[in-house]
Amino acid sequence: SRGLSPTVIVIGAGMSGISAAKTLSEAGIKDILILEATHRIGGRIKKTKFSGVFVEMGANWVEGVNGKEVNPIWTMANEIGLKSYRSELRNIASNVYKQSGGLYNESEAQKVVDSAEEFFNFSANVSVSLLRNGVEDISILTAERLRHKVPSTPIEKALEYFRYDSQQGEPPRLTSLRNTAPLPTFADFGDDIYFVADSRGYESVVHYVAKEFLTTNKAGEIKDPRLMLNKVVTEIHYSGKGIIVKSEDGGVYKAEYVMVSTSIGVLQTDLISFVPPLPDWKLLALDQFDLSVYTKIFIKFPYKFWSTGNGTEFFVYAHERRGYYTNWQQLENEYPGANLLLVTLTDDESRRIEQQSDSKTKSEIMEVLRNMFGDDIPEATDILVPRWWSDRFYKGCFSNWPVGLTRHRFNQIKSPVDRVYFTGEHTSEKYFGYVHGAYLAGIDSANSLINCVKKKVCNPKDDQVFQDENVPVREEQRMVATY
Ligand SMILES: Cc1cc2nc3c(=O)[nH]c(=O)nc-3n(C[C@H](O)[C@H](O)[C@H](O)COP(=O)(O)OP(=O)(O)OC[C@H]3O[C@@H](n4cnc5c(N)ncnc54)[C@H](O)[C@@H]3O)c2cc1C
Repeated sequence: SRGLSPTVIVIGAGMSGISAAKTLSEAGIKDILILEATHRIGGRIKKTKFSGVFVEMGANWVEGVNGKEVNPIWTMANEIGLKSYRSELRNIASNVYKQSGGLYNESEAQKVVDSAEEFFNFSANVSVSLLRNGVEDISILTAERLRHKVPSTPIEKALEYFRYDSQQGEPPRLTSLRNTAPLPTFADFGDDIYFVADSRGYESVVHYVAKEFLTTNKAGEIKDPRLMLNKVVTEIHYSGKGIIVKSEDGGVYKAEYVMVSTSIGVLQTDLISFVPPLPDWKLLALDQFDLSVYTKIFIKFPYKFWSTGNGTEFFVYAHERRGYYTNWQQLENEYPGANLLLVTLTDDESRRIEQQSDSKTKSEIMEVLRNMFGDDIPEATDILVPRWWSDRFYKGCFSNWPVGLTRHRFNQIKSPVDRVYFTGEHTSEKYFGYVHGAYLAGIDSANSLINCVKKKVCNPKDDQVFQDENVPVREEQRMVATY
């Protein structure tokens, strides 16, 4: 019966899984079953109600707008009429706070910004020439050393953090220069970024794609037997003959193929057992990519004590401890009268605060704000701390290309293994880490599967060439970071 023995099971209903399923469906492979662990579609694009308004816990910006090509997510956002606001990052020199309070002199801060900009252009040239000359990859930090521009003062560190960690979620010493400078997202789609603030949520772009192939009820909600929510996949059995997928609640589903769209963080854990285990080359590739952690903390106040208006959206706190509540945004434009601030943490700071109480985090934030604005400011009345890293269905936020990971390894991350196909933002070579990366990856992975189903071109040569490499077996006992 339909739904029980589909051609393809898609695991996960985030942007990439939905996009893959839609592509399969449009190619005539309509016998699909989507199994999603949570009670909703959208994955890492997720709105929530906070103090009377809807805010985004996950993806917030459409990144790469107003360039030579049109970002497909921007097209959807416009069709839906999603409310979004262009973010202006260029005035940051007027908004850098000292550790013990007060602003840095603007011309002093501007010198640091200009020097960082000069370094950025230098590093993009180095990156291109590395590629052209077939030289090995280097980190952003190595490029800083080459230029004698390793940040050392609090303001240099803060502005470096604002540029790199706020984009990649990881510090420059970990990030591949070759694969991030220049970033194809901005080179192809334009330098502008638009902050989505709409009560329907950024996730409505995922609904938009889903409604193009799944059936809806009279209220416009998706009601289709091909989408099953609250189905946590725990086992995937695969062989040349087909696929059996098992879920935590005892469900057993058979198919000819499976498309796995969970985050690479999930694939680095043992939530899903593959039977037989994935080959060593695949595990090694999956384990080498990074999933960054990026925490957007929303805080509500009884009234505003910060500046608003042109050029004030972003501000930076330059603490000696790098990444300590560095990146701030005031949301008066997006949420007028709501008195909201957004502060972003990443990496180790994110993991640290995921493991402490929200009231502890709130008191750290109040101390930082008193340093910046003085002792007279009011106490925050509400705080929202998302926990993507601790969540077994995500284990982080967006992928980052670590220094040294070769293109060859990258291809292995997305390569199918027998009848098991892979998609997700981490499989997009150009746009990994972004919503548009997830969307375009879904189309790509579906097209390889379509070639297999329809043209019997399965496991193309590209995917096979590296499979006989001798690589170490994955440690079963994983090292878990403790703080
Ligand atoms: C805090 C944060 C901020 C971000 N900011 C931006 C931004 O501003 N702009 C931007 O472009 N991108 C941003 N991103 C990245 C963007 O959200 C992702 O790249 C994209 O949404 C990933 O889509 P995906 O389909 O690859 O993965 P996911 O959205 O993770 O979808 C995978 C789905 O699989 C499900 N799943 C997991 N395990 C199982 C299982 N065992 N069984 C069944 N289902 C399972 C999950 O619940 C999920 O729904 C951000 C992400 C985060 C978290």
